[in-house]
Amino acid sequence: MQSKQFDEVVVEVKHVSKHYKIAGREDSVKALNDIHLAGDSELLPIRRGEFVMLRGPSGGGKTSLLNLLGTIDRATEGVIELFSNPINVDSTDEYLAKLRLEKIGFVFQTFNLLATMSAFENVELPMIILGKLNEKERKKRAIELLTLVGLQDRLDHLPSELSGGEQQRVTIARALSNAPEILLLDEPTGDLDTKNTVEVMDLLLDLNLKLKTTCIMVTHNPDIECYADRILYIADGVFEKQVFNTEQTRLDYDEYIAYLNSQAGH
Ligand SMILES: Nc1ncnc2c1ncn2[C@@H]1O[C@H](COP(=O)(O)OP(=O)(O)OP(=O)(O)O)[C@@H](O)[C@H]1O
Repeated sequence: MQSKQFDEVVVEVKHVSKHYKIAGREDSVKALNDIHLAGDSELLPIRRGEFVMLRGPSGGGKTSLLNLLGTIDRATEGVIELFSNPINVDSTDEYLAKLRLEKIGFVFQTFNLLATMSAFENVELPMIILGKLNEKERKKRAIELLTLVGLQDRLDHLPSELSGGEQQRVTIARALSNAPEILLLDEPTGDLDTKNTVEVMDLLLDLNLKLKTTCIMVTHNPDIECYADRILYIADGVFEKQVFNTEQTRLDYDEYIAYLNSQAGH
């Protein structure tokens, strides 16, 4: 695989802290403490096309950071810059909602598909909300995206009529519907078996390489670190270290199963 070229900076994190107030208590939970990913630090900002994984112990602050990057939550201190636009306590809800709809795709562990809508309708919905495409264009794009994730034969299936891996593929197609710049993924393979984990990771890597979509993914699974360009380890609300992969590689399903079986024997 050729070494990747990254384009402009899309995410900077400048001295960000996140503290949660607990009702009825004086002290607060310090989930993130002065974290910094920027041009002036060893921990570099995230550039377009980069695939970054967030790893570390439970409670370390991974989801808190992902929520700040997704503008679902706001930092207590410091500034997140997305596409050179500062996101802080002064950003209006309206501005953030538009930014999310146009530029950020979300994929969660639990698939969060609308149960009464088909795969096709789930993928079409964000395009209807954004309102940029007409009906014919939306239908064409929804079919293209479901084809891209290998579900061209499942357009009319309800989520309950799809396997876990297929549902996660629909979620990924839905997250891509408005052509986001960034895909934020919170344990997307957490509920999947080994086969579907490999398939979903292969799909994400294909999308990352083909569409140059920046991927920022929380995972507890060390075996899939090979798919990332960079792994950031977070513990106790700070970055412990970063590791770069010289190239992104895929897991071979048969070899991975053999490896898991050998580990289970010990
Ligand atoms: N809404 C909240 N209110 C209060 N405390 C919170 C809230 N969300 C998270 N926390 C606390 O902040 C800290 C960081 O949590 P966070 O979910 O970011 O960690 P994590 O690394 O994603 O953990 P996990 O791997 O278990 O998902 C934890 O101590 C958690 O209990």
